[in-house]
Amino acid sequence: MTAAPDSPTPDSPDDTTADRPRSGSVETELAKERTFGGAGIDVDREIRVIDLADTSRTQSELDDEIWNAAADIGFFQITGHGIDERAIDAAFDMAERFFALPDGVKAKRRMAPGTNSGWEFRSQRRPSTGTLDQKESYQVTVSRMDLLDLWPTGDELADFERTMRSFESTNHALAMRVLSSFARKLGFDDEFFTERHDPTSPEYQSTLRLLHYLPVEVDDLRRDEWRAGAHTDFDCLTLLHQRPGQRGLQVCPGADAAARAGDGELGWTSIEPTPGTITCNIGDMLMRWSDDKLPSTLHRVRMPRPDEHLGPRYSIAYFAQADRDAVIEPPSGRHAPITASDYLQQRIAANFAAG
Ligand SMILES: O=C(O)CCC(=O)C(=O)O
Ligand SMILES: [Fe+2]
Repeated sequence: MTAAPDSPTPDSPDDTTADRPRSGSVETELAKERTFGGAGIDVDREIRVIDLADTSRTQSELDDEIWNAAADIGFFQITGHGIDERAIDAAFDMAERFFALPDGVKAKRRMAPGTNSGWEFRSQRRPSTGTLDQKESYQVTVSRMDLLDLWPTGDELADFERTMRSFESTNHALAMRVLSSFARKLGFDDEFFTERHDPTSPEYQSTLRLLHYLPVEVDDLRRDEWRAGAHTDFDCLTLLHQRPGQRGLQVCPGADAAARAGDGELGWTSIEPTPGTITCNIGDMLMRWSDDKLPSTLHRVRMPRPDEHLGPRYSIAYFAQADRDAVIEPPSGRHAPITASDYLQQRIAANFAAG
């Protein structure tokens, strides 16, 4: 496995400190992630669907409903979210057109190490599996796009920048609405997370990620490859847009407890792409910030089975990642304080090959 120059060294068998968190480090999350690479078994579980537009509840009832769904499984789905289906379709249409550009054009917007912005092709190696994700992706981090010259020109792809800026901003607004719900339940001000995810700040590092999982041939399907290997997200909250018919997302709630119990394989539950629905999940930053009350749940994208759609799979994720200068400091002191910048750098270093 190729490691980025500043990534933590892999554990050696006699490394007895591997499970102990170092102060201000992400070792707890990494130690967990390295143990979850196996295929596992399929398990049915309810993934709750919450209608944000249902006015029969008070705000505080809605906050409870969101909190309970998140605290149980770490994943839930929302409808009535206010994002126009046409805007979602337009973003997917643009994403497909971006990935169809010649490699030479995409390579001009290549993701530089540690920036989490721009284009990458089969470069993400998950600590859980040690294999490369069978995908390419392009990340829009609005604070860095001009600085790093990452937008395709209008000649290369007309209207791309405008469409993506608008979609990023729509997703940011929705993510802040959901995070405000969590803020109230955690006893923070309504605006606590909104102030720490400020798109006008140079420290903003939330990102919109366009994903293209590569088409496959039946003969190429190998049991030990993944479209996206098992992982937890680094952020506070992820909003995930999927396309009907393009399956593969699976989640494994309570994976660490199941692995500790050591009684057999982990159980994975499929999340079906449903029109009008956005899938939400808690990431590691919010797990820390909530004193581990909200779980950041392990998930992955499996390869299609031989009788399924073998063509490409597209998805779009918005990762609400606290601004670089925000300090993640849970009320109980259970985890040492760490800036969101240090936090993210350590996770990125462990996930991307150097270069
Ligand atoms: O494409 C998907 O359905 C999930 C993507 C994902 O988990 C990620 O990019 O972190
Ligand atoms: Fe993810």
